Amino acid sequence: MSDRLLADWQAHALNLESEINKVVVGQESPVRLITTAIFARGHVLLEGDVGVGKTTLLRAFTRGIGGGYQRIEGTIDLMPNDLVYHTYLGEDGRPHVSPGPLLSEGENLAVFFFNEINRARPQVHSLLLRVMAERTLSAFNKEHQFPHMLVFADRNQVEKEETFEIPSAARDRFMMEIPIVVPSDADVMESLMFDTRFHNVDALVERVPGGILQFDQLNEFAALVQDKVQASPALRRYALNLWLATKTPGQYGIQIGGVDINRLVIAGASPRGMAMMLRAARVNAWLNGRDAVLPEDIHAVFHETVAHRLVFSPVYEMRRTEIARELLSGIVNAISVP
Ligand SMILES: Nc1ncnc2c1ncn2[C@@H]1O[C@H](COP(=O)(O)OP(=O)(O)OP(=O)(O)O)[C@@H](O)[C@H]1O
Repeated sequence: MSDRLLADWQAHALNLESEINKVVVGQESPVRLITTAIFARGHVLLEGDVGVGKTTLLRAFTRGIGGGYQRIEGTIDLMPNDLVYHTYLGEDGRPHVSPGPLLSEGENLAVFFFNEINRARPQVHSLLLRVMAERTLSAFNKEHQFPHMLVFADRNQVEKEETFEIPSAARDRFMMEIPIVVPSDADVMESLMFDTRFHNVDALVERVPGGILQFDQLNEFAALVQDKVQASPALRRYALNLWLATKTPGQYGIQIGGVDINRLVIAGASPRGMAMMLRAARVNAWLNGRDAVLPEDIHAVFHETVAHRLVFSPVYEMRRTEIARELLSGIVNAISVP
């Protein structure tokens, strides 16, 4: 019975991916990773340029899974309450209060997109992190629940002025950080420029058939995937070695040009991080029609689930993206595959 369910949902998930890939072009890898996060029930950091289709991508996913979508812009003067309610003067000349983006969809909130999260102040980050962890919020004398919400937060990495970087403890709560960059294929670039289909986000998103999946069944189904996809003892040892290597890469013979490897890492991946990596790897195995995790499932999500959790010595933080890439591929090459 559960095997049938796993196979049916795999077909739906692959159908969702292919419909999304029709409207957001040249982003197959982020689409696969977001699908993985949705089925692993993990929040996502997006690292991307401006105008690369992040909003389109998230709205298209929400249309495919159903449920509500909300977006908020991070600004320096955003206050935590701006996520919870708006006040305005009504036509009757009296003040009114209406629910803000976190509350307006009620329990149906499926995707909450926080654009440019690092422009918002730490008080706003801490409210969001609490909601992400607890999936509840007290407001208007009531406890509000968000059982189906996934948060997608974009960090603007282009401009650094007047930004508040989210601290490592906060980054650790996100399952993945997914880069979204301009597609490099010339044909895709040309169609993004000339094909008017891509110029109207509302019309584009409408092309995704609604309700391919049911957002309010995802938690239950995700638990089934985690339960059914197995990890062999050899795979477990392999994953453990990868984890140890993130803490002391020097002991595994990893070298990176211009970096004193023994001083690079202040903190390797956390237990929460490695648990999230395994959740994502299990989903990747299921998406590929398997009932056991292979090393290639770990490789498919290793960088995106681990890189944002590593804390480097301050001297190396400026080159963080490049060093993390080299370090993690060095680890994958150094640890022998079972
Ligand atoms: N890969 C893509 N496929 C389809 N449309 C795209 C793609 N990249 C950009 N676009 C189009 O570019 C426009 C901007 O996209 P969108 O608003 O989703 O970007 P964004 O990354 O959210 O931007 P911002 O960072 O400014 O919020 C839209 O009209 C969208 O359809």
